[in-house]
This record gives sequence, C-alpha cells and structure tokens, in this order.
Amino acid sequence: DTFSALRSVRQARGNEGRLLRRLRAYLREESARLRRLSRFYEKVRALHQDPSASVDNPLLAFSLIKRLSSDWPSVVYSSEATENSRALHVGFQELQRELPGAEDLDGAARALMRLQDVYALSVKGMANGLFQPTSTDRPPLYSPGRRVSLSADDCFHVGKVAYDTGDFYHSIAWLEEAVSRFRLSYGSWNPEEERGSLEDALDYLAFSYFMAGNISHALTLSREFLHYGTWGSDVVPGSWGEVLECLYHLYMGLGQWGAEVGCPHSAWLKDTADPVVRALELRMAAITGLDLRPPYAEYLQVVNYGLGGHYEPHFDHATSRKSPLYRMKSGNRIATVMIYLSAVEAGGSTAFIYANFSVPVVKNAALFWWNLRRNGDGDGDTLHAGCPVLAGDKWVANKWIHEYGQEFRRPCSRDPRD
Ligand SMILES: O=C(O)CCC(=O)C(=O)O
Ligand SMILES: [Fe+2]
Repeated sequence: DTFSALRSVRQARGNEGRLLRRLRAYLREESARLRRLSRFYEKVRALHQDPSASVDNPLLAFSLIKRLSSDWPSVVYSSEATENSRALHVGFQELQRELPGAEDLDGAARALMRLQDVYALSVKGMANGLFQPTSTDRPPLYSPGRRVSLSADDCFHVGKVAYDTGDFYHSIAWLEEAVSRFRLSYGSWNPEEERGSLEDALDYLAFSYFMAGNISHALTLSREFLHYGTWGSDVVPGSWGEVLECLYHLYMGLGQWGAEVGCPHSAWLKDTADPVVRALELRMAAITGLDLRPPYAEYLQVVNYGLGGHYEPHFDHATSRKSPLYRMKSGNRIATVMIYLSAVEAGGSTAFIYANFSVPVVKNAALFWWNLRRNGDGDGDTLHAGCPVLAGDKWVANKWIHEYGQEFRRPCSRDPRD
C-alpha cells in the first residue's frame, strides 16, 4: 500500500524520470557503437566492391590479413554492448527498491474497480480515458486535462486481479474490454506478441463466465479460444489446476478484498508539535465551546487518502464498552470536528448514509457533529463514510472530543430524542 498515497505516486514519476535519463544514455552509447560498426562495414564492403582493389597489391594484402586476424575479432567479440546493457541494469537496480512492485500494481487495479463501482463508471469509458457514469445522460464526473486510454494489456491486468480474488463480476467487465481491444489489434501488427494475450484473455474470460454461471457464453468463448489456440494436450490438466486454484481463491481469498490499498494513512499530532496545531485547537475550542484539553479530546489526527482512497461506513464513537477508546478514561467520543485540508478534483465526499446527505471536499471547510445524544447513547444518524477519491489528493484532520469535561458545556438529558 506504500504506493497508494499520492506523494508516492509523484515520487514514482520522479523515479521514472531517472530511468528515462538512464535509457537515453544507453541509447546514445548504443547508437555510437552501431555507427562505428556501420562505418567498419561500409569500409570493408567498399573494398570488396572495388575491382581495382586487388590483393596483388601487397599493401591491400597486408590490410586484409590485419583485418581478419585483428579487426574482425575485436568487432565480433566486443564487450561494449554487454557493458552498455550492464550499466543500464545497474542503474535500474539502484532504483528498484523504491519502485512499485506487484502488490502496488494490484492495489492500483483494485482502486480503479472501486471507482468504477462507487461512481457507476462504465469500464469502456474508463479504458477510453473518460470518467463517464453508465447512465450516459449524466455528465462525466471528472475530465482530465490529458486523456489517456488503457491498453488491452492494462485492462487484462485489472481483470486478472479481480479473477484472482474470485471476483468474477469485475473480471468479466475488464476482460471483456481486454478481449475487444486485443481483437481490434489482432493480426494488425506484431501478431506473435498479441496472439498469446488474446488467447489468455479469452481463457480467463470464459472461466469467469463459467464461474458466474453463464455456461453457454463460456463455451462460445472457449471455442474462440480453441480457434486461436495452438496449444497441445497439456492444456487439459492445466485447466483443472486452474479450476482448483480458482475455487481456492473463491473460498479463501475473498476476505483479502480491499485490504490495505485504498485505506487512508494517518498520523497523530500533539498540540506541541507546531504552533499551527496549537492555534487550530484554540480555534476549534472557541467555535465548539467545548473543552479540548487532554484527556478531554484526542490529539489531532491527520489523514491522507491515496489512489481511490476511501473510508468504509463507520461511527466515530465507540459502540461497545470494550472499545480501546475508553482507555483514555474520558468517556466516549461525544463530537467530531473534521477539517478538509485540501480540495480534490473529483470524488472524496463525506457521506452520511442514514441521514442521506453528503458533504463535498472544500479546502479549509470544517464539519462539526454530535456523535452522542444527550443521554449518552450513540446517534445512528452519524454513520458516515469517506467516498473514494476520483482525482486529487485528499487530506483531512479529525478532532475527536470526549464526553468528560463537557458536562457543563453540553448538559445531559434523559430524553432519548435530545
Ligand atoms: O474523510 C472523510 O470524509 C471521512 C473521514 C472519517 O470519517 C474519519 O476519519 O473518521
Ligand atoms: Fe469518521
């Protein structure tokens, strides 16, 4: 999940810039090497095409013998190409530790699927670089400055991440898109490279339909797969292995869905951390009229949402006496102050599910609500969630205020409606 935060994505971009510079150096060296080889080739070829350059000439005989005994071996056995590619390898290895890995890629794929679900985006639209809701009468949720579309292989990867977790609903949508993109390019260029991928996508897609209960469509696709396929008898045991692997993921793997990636990262800031924190706390105390001195309130919590970052529906207050919240020995969380520290380009609203309203992310805006009624019971209407961030970097700060210390500021009542 290290790569979900937008700061890491920016760092990754910086690292790719470094890789680009190394590749440019490599290309420069290799081009120079090939230019030298070409010059040698042209020089020797010219001698061979010249009828007057006879070996009767002892000077030409000498240079022929020298070329064959010395120049040709050093051309053929030159280690220059190896050295150039070694420099490229070393340059890459130096950066590799900081580069995203397979888990980060899977996390980014899951973030795309989450955005697809929450904002009802069409997969075809997303693959074309558009954030268009499936009901096309609605305007796009976000129009990027530069439209980038996904390749067949990109869609295939997202589909495969879904497939691997037994999520056939998503695997079907993304593999359909991958297949239609592979079909478009099928036979048009580099058929050798494209072919295996179309077969793979069809295979995964057929199996997804099969698992989703659409057997007849699975069969149709399998026939197409057979048509493209050049495989031998090993495919039958291979398929069984896949069935078992898939069942395993279906029964064991679903719990892993949504773990880590897309979850926000947070830090706690004491008021002594910086005068800004102190000033902010004084302001919150003035606005709410509540006592925020420890232990009547928790330290300020700063949260950053990454790629497609979201927060599942929850209550801020404890709903069980066993909650670690009570360790502060200052009661439950009576109220929340939430400040939006950044704006986002799209998405990221805070949704109050039962109360049926949502608050957009507006930089420097603050929200206040009571989590508890005056009799100390939790208020069910405060169930809330952070919607996935569609585009942008979302930062919020939370101040959770506890019951103790507020006795005279927010008096109790026995009426459950208060
Ligand atoms: O970020 C949001 O919109 C909600 C955050 C939240 O509910 C929390 O941090 O407890
Ligand atoms: Fe919350």
